[in-house]
Amino acid sequence: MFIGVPKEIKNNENRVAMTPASVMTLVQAGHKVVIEKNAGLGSGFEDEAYIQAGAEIEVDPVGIWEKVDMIMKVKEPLPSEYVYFRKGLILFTYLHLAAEPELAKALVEKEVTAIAYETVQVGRTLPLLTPMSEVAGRMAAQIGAQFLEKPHGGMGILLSGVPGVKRGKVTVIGGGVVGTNAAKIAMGLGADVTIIDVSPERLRQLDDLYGTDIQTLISNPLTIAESVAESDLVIGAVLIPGAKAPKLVTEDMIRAMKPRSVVVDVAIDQGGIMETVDRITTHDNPTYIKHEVVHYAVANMPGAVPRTSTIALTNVTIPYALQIANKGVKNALTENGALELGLNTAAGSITYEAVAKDLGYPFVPVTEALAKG
Ligand SMILES: NC(=O)C1=CN([C@@H]2O[C@H](COP(=O)(O)OP(=O)(O)OC[C@H]3O[C@@H](n4cnc5c(N)ncnc54)[C@H](O)[C@@H]3O)[C@@H](O)[C@H]2O)C=CC1
Ligand SMILES: CC(=O)C(=O)O
Repeated sequence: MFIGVPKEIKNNENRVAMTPASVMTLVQAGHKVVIEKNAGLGSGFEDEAYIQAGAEIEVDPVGIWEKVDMIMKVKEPLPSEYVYFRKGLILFTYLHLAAEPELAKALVEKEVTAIAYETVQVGRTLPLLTPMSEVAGRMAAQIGAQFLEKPHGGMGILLSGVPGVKRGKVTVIGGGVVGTNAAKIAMGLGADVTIIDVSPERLRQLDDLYGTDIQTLISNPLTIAESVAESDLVIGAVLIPGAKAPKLVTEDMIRAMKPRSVVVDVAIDQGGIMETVDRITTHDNPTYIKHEVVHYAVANMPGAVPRTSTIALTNVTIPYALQIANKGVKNALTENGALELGLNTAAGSITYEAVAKDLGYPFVPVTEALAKG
């Protein structure tokens, strides 16, 4: 199979979909890889290293999109890239379609076979989302701490406190991968941490892990309202796979927070869990103030630590890319139920139920769509 890797064009997105080691794996298996010139630079990988590994380098992104069987990316294509979509193209990347109706429409209209990293599922885990959730969760606590500082717009508190002065309070809503990693770093910073989740089983696991060092609470509007009102930093980390994030933190709850407290809505890539998160922010301009609360809503947080993130991401994506390349996309999807769950669009249909429901499309099961295409 011929696989292409364009340079990422989202604001401050320095990750890349393949490392030179990834190229070597695919080339040694008999496949061809083309990388856009300088695509790896932001992650510290020079073109020369890709050439040594067996890749071609192409200056023009158009050339890449037009000649390959499969495009691998990190972030969802931006509108300027929709013109490259065509029937038969395989796209393997993060998509977050429930929050991207225009992208979904373009993929459906052009009959692209689009596999979303974030919905590939093994049992109850999302193996291609996990490493980036680990990164974003850890970043969320340190970013929150930074924006609580006065020069960054915050109320001017140190999460650890000091002897004789109270610690800061952090509430993490959603106790999965992002939530657990955020809590771990917030605890390390010395904060008083509460984790709220809808799953009693998950809260038990967290209690076994951290004991009395954290407070666990079941998720309902009352526990969320009380905990948010008392917090200096609130981190949004809820996910219902594929679906638009539920708005669990209402505008009134944000109004009840202390002036210049901070919210970091990591779930923004699925639309965000806070009603007052009405826009996606960028690494260039990451925060805005609403009801006197500092809001952070960057949808590509791991893009700021690209060296760590690119290696962590490609560690998990390349084995799946190899299956697609070796077997062809239809066989790879049919033979691997985890990958099949990653398919979001094919043959002009939406093939992931939660996405179809949220965007108002008919849901077409994968087998039916593949039989058409
Ligand atoms: N902004 C960014 O740069 C990044 C964003 N993310 C996003 O972060 C979000 C969380 O991802 P993960 O932690 O990997 O998901 P996960 O599936 O590991 O965890 C989600 C948790 O939310 C809980 N949950 C579901 N409904 C709830 C409710 N009503 N109240 C409280 N908890 C509830 C689940 O029980 C689960 O424990 C996703 O939207 C993901 O795409 C991930 C990486 C980077
Ligand atoms: C998960 C995701 O969207 C990201 O890492 O940017």
